[in-house]
Amino acid sequence: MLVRADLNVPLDGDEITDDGRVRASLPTIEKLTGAGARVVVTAHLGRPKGEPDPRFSLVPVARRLGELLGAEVAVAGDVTGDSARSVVEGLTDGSVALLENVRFDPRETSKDDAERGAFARELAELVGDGAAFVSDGFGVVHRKQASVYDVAKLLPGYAGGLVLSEVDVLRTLVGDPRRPYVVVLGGSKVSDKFGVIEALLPKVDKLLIGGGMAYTFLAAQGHQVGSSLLQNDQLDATRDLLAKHGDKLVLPVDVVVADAFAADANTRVVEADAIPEGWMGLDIGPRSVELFADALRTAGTVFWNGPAGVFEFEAFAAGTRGVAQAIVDSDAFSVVGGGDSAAAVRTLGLPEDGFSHISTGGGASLEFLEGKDLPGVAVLEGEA
Ligand SMILES: Nc1ncnc2c1ncn2[C@@H]1O[C@H](COP(=O)(O)OP(=O)(O)OP(=O)(O)O)[C@@H](O)[C@H]1O
Ligand SMILES: O=C(O)[C@H](O)COP(=O)(O)O
Repeated sequence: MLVRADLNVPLDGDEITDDGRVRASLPTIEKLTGAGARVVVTAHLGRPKGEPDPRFSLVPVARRLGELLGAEVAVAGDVTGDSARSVVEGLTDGSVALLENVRFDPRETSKDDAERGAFARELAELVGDGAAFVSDGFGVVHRKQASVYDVAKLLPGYAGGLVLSEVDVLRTLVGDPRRPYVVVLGGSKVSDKFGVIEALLPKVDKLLIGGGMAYTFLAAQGHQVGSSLLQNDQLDATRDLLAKHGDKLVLPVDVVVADAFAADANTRVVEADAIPEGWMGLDIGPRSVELFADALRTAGTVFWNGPAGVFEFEAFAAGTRGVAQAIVDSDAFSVVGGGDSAAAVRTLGLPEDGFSHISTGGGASLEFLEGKDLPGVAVLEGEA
């Protein structure tokens, strides 16, 4: 049985700082091993450049998965090579193996259908005739990638319990969300999420923009943003969005700037239109937190993806903590989605039960809310 999981967890060296996605993968794996299946798990970690890179190895994840399952997880040293073949051959009924990071092979994320197809065929051949594919990595179902999409065309493909339950909850936000419907976006995958903003704006009452995303908006308003994250190729599109939907968009009014991307950098709080040359915005400031909290306090529905700042460093965690606390304090139906956003909730010590649902998917949830077909779901034949 081939299982695609999303085990893309935050790491500090080879220490997992939040194992939420590993935990979320357990029920499906345990259901399969309980039924005596030999389970081969595939997953990615980070965005390596299509070749093996020890910084993105899944070895620490295999260790954690084994601890949580209470059973050894054999880990292959490659994705579909000799090591993978021998690890899969060594599996006994009810045991689990994890292949190395699928993104160590450039064909996983190739735009070329034939290349992805060839890689998917190698994955399918590893598990052999008669095996099935269970898609359980909700966080990655928006990616048309070999281990998510193409492999489901070669093996009978089923949605795992995690994918089904995530889709169930998110569906309630697409149908008829209780209003006001407020979406908070942040994080660092700025280029990925611009399209989403455009698609979501007509559906929401307010869109609050923090994190690395904010600086392209501030720049589009004509402000200097120093060395903050900036998506130059989106400036014109962002200007159009501001012109069309300025009434719904809420941007930071102040930011915490730093002279380096480091935990011990020098920091200052400045007005959003006064970021000094050479400094970078790494968090929203206290007045912005208040502004965001005002919108969140009265919301009927909240969806939040992407930390408001670099919360991994305490100096830039206040914005994310403030946004999260405001959501917890509201009476809204609230969903937080994304690897780092969910990790932020836990590592900043917020009560998980203060949110109606913590989703494992960030980009995946956003694309679902946008109303897009998720390739990794659309390609499946049924439920596992
Ligand atoms: N101003 C900023 N500049 C640079 N990085 C930022 C900034 N604000 C937040 N970040 C970083 O964004 C990262 C998370 O972004 P990301 O878009 O991956 O969110 P996510 O919740 O993991 O969603 P997904 O599941 O789609 O990946 C964090 O590691 C955080 O440090
Ligand atoms: O962290 C995520 O959102 C998922 O694991 C997908 O990762 P990706 O954005 O690198 O495809």
